[in-house]
Parts: sequence; structure tokens; C-alpha cells
Amino acid sequence: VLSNHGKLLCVIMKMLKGKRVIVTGASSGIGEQMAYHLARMGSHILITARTEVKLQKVSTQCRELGAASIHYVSGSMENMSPQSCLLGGLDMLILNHVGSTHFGYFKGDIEHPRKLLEINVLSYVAMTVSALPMLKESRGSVVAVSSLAGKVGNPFTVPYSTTKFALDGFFSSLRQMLIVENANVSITLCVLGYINTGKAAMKAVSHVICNKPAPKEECALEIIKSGALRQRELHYPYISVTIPLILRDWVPDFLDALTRNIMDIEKVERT
Ligand SMILES: NC(=O)C1=CN([C@@H]2O[C@H](COP(=O)(O)OP(=O)(O)OC[C@H]3O[C@@H](n4cnc5c(N)ncnc54)[C@H](OP(=O)(O)O)[C@@H]3O)[C@@H](O)[C@H]2O)C=CC1
Ligand SMILES: C[C@H](CCC(=O)NCCS(=O)(=O)O)[C@H]1CC[C@H]2[C@@H]3C(=O)C[C@@H]4C[C@H](O)CC[C@]4(C)[C@H]3CC[C@]12C
Repeated sequence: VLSNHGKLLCVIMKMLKGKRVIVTGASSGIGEQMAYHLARMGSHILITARTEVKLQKVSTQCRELGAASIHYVSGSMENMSPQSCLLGGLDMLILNHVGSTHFGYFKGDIEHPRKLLEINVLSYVAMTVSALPMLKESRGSVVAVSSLAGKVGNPFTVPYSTTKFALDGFFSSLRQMLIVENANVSITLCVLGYINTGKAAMKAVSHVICNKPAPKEECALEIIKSGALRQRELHYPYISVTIPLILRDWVPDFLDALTRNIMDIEKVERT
């Protein structure tokens, strides 16, 4: 007998079987896991990233897991033509890629936020603008992967937070525009907490952040589910994202204290 969770998963799998899905930033981390979930669901998948050899490995794994089809486009999102990814229709666009950034105090290097805005924001805008005609035709979905750092300020992710806050501004406003236009395209903003992707960069922060990271596999599935169910926002992990959001609006001073509590400030100053 299937649990309610199991029944919902079956529904999601049927919704995505045969659907055409793009996942950006899918050569590793959460994006890689999203590609594998979609493959198990029998979707037609296109994945993007810069590292072709990694894309080839992920593609091979997706084929073995049952993808209806799998293609990849390698290149940096700073200068990728969105059209190169948009061939023959689209049902779901999952924007997930992220530029590398430093976890520490922002020392005023303006070029870093400028580059990060290109990778983390303007390429999301360009991909969305190019995909909209196809998504309007298919009554599809856009899923933008953001962060708690895009809803609540953090002292050690200033440039990164700048880009993630911008995603909220763009996609929340675009959602309202599409509603006014009666265009049946859903916009889902995924507000994520700390996720365990096992990468070196994550290890670099693990000694500073006190809470335990959530599993990338479950995170990836929750992102896909939120897009398929056309949710406005996903908060994952639910508690560790929702509590700071409540505190931000109602008890900001306590949030400042909480930030100091979940981060070993002194350790950051030495990194
Ligand atoms: N991990 C976490 O704790 C959290 C992650 N998030 C968000 O989740 C998403 C995925 O993060 P995560 O899986 O940790 O990231 P990873 O660093 O593991 O993966 C990032 C992906 O983006 C690709 N990428 C990086 N730079 C570029 C570029 N310039 N052009 C095109 N592709 C690029 C990388 O591939 P390649 O290097 O081959 O290009 C890789 O596939 C991001 O949007 C991130 O902000 C949000 C909150 C917490
Ligand atoms: C420091 C992380 C970014 C690491 C990076 O640059 N990755 C690419 C490395 S590569 O060049 O080798 O490819 C940050 C990425 C996600 C951040 C976390 C997040 O977004 C959720 C929380 C938000 C909160 O405001 C602060 C703590 C977070 C856990 C935050 C910490 C920094 C990241 C892990």
C-alpha cells in the first residue's frame, strides 16, 4: 500500500513522463541529481554546464536511468546563446547554475558582483525570455533555484546574496506580468537552505555553519515536485528556511543574533 508521499511521487512521475525539460548547471551538485530524477521519470532532458566531460558522464547515467532522450550543451552561461538550448518545444525550464563565489567579508571588489550578476541573474533572464514563447504554447513552468541568502541578508555572502535577491525581484514580477497577460506559465522560486553537495567549496564553509546540510538528492526531488505542482515558492529544508523568513519580518534583531549563533564568526575572519 503506497503512502501519501508515494502516491504523490507517482503522480509527479506521470506528470513528467515524456515532458521536455532543461536543467542548467547539471554537471554536478543539485542539478546533476535533478537530471537523474527526471531520467527515472522518463523525461526528455537537456542539460547545460561548462565542463563537457562531466556532462557526458551525467548524460550516460541519465540514459541508463531511463531518460526518454538526453542532450547537453556545454559552455559558460556568461556568453551562451539561449537559442542553442531551445530546440523543438519545452515544458519545464529549471534554472540552477551558479557562479563560484567567496564565503567571507566583501572587500569591495566590484568586478566579482558584476560577473556574478551576469552568471546568476542575467543569464536566467535571457534563458527565460527565449523560452517563454515555447512555455506559453505548452503551458509550462519556469523553476528558478535561489537561496535563503536571496531572502535574508548574510554577512558572508554579499555578492551572492545580491544576485539571489535579484532573482526574487525578477521572477516575482514576471509571475505578476504573466497573470495579467493570462499566460498560463508557472513561476517557482526555490528558496534553499544548506545542501550537502560534497564539493570542496561546501567543505570550505562546513566548519563555519553549525547546522547539518540537507541531502542533495532529496533537495533535487523537492525542486522538481514544486515545479510540477506549479508552486510559487519552495522552502527547503522547510524549518531551517521558514524560521529565518518569519524572524526577518517580525523579529529582525533576533535574526541578527541567530546568524551569529549558526555561524562561527571568528572562524570566518580567519578564512
Ligand atoms: N549547495 C547549497 O548549500 C545551496 C545551493 N543553492 C543553489 O542551488 C543551485 C545549485 O547549487 P550547487 O549544486 O550547490 O552548485 P554546484 O557548484 O555543485 O553546481 C553548479 C553548477 O553550475 C555550473 N556552472 C558554474 N558556473 C557556470 C557558468 N559560468 N556557466 C554555466 N554553468 C556554470 C557547474 O558546472 P561547470 O562548473 O561544469 O560549469 C555546475 O553544474 C545554485 O543556484 C545555488 O545557488 C542554494 C542554497 C544552498
Ligand atoms: C560558499 C558557497 C558557494 C561556493 C561556490 O563558490 N561554489 C562553486 C565552487 S567551484 O568554483 O569549485 O565550482 C555558497 C553556495 C550556497 C551558499 C549557502 C546557501 O545559499 C544557503 C545558506 C544561505 C545563508 O544566508 C548563509 C548560509 C548558506 C548555507 C550559504 C553558505 C554559502 C554557500 C554554501
